[in-house]
Amino acid sequence: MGVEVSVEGLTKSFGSQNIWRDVSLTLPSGEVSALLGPSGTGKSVFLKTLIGLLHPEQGSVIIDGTDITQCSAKELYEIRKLFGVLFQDGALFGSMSLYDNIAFPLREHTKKKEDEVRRIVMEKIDLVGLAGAEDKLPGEISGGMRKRAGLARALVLDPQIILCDEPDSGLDPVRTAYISQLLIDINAQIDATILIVTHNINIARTIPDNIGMLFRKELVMFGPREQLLTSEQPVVKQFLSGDRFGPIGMSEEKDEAVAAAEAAMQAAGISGGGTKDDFTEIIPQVQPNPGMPERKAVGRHRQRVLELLPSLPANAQQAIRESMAMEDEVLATKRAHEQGQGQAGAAEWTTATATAPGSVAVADAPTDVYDFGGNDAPTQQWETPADAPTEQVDTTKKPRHGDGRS
Ligand SMILES: Nc1ncnc2c1ncn2[C@@H]1O[C@H](COP(=O)(O)OP(=O)(O)OP(=O)(O)O)[C@@H](O)[C@H]1O
Repeated sequence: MGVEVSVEGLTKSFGSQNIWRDVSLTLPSGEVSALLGPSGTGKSVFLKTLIGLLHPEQGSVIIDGTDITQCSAKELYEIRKLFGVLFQDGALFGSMSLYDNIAFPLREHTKKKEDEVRRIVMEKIDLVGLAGAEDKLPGEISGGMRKRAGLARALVLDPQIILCDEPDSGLDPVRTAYISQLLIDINAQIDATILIVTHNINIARTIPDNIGMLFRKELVMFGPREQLLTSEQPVVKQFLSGDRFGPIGMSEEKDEAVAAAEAAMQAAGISGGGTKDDFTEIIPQVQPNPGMPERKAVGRHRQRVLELLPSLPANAQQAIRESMAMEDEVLATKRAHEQGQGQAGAAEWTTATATAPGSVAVADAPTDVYDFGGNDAPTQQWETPADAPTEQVDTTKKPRHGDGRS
């Protein structure tokens, strides 16, 4: 099971520049969490603080019983072995082949023989769809491929905690969906605790169990994904919609005069350019691919959230109940088809879950072999049986109010 990361009262500055203060949150073991926030609010700094690359002035980060802000260098070295980190730019060594980049943590942190290193490296290369590219240098491949090589490297030590800094940056929407799906599949396979830093609203809506947001040097909130998506806080609403009108400005926070000018523009019907999507309408979370185990964290998350429920705002409670009902429906469909109809069921399940934004619409794929195609695509092939149902199951349908568990 993944390891819980407990952050208490964390404050970080560079010289006189305070980045954030008094940040407290817990990344529950095996759950997937996302951290949002405008550019420059210190999300990457937060990630680096969690692995002890940066040192906070105050607060603690407890991992596996050790406060990594206070421990010895030797203890920190050991704790770091629990982590797999995908840095924003992939952070690959430019002079090393992808193979050597991915093998690096194994050679650095273990005494494994080269044939064992090869087995693990090739397994991870295959997992991220880079088979055949292992001899290339980072400079010879696309940004998307570098990202996936960075993820492969993050996975070689079978991490119990995976930190991903903007796994989607530089990727097209389809590759973003694949890498998001990969993270969910990995979570299902190894039950690792995952934190994803992202600006991608589709990822935030469909991948994490929990979401947090940094703004104005503080953690605005951290809780079940439905809590943030239904939040009435202006900064959250503005961030989700991508509107220029609101508390988030181009650089620093807006002053009263700017806010008043914006209010006047809005009153005059001038658009702030944001989407009109209704984020309070919860859409299903992306599920592990067919053939993957069910995510063990789902039950633990549900238990935790049910205990938390009475303390949450009414609209968050409602959204969580609806979300749980949807999840039950989707899982019941999956299990029924897996038991009753074998492979065809798995294909229908794929169709059902793929209709959610952030998923890949397999239903539209050719019915024989679904090949991701392109030299930047995972090489894995997806077989859809000839007798697979073609009709889509509507998982975006909202359950009746009160259907959810309480
Ligand atoms: N090593 C460092 N020394 C000094 N300042 C730093 C250092 N690392 C980051 N900063 C500053 O900390 C602030 C937060 O940076 P960070 O990269 O964490 O933001 P972010 O929220 O991840 O932004 P983005 O979404 O644009 O990636 C920035 O003002 C940055 O200049």
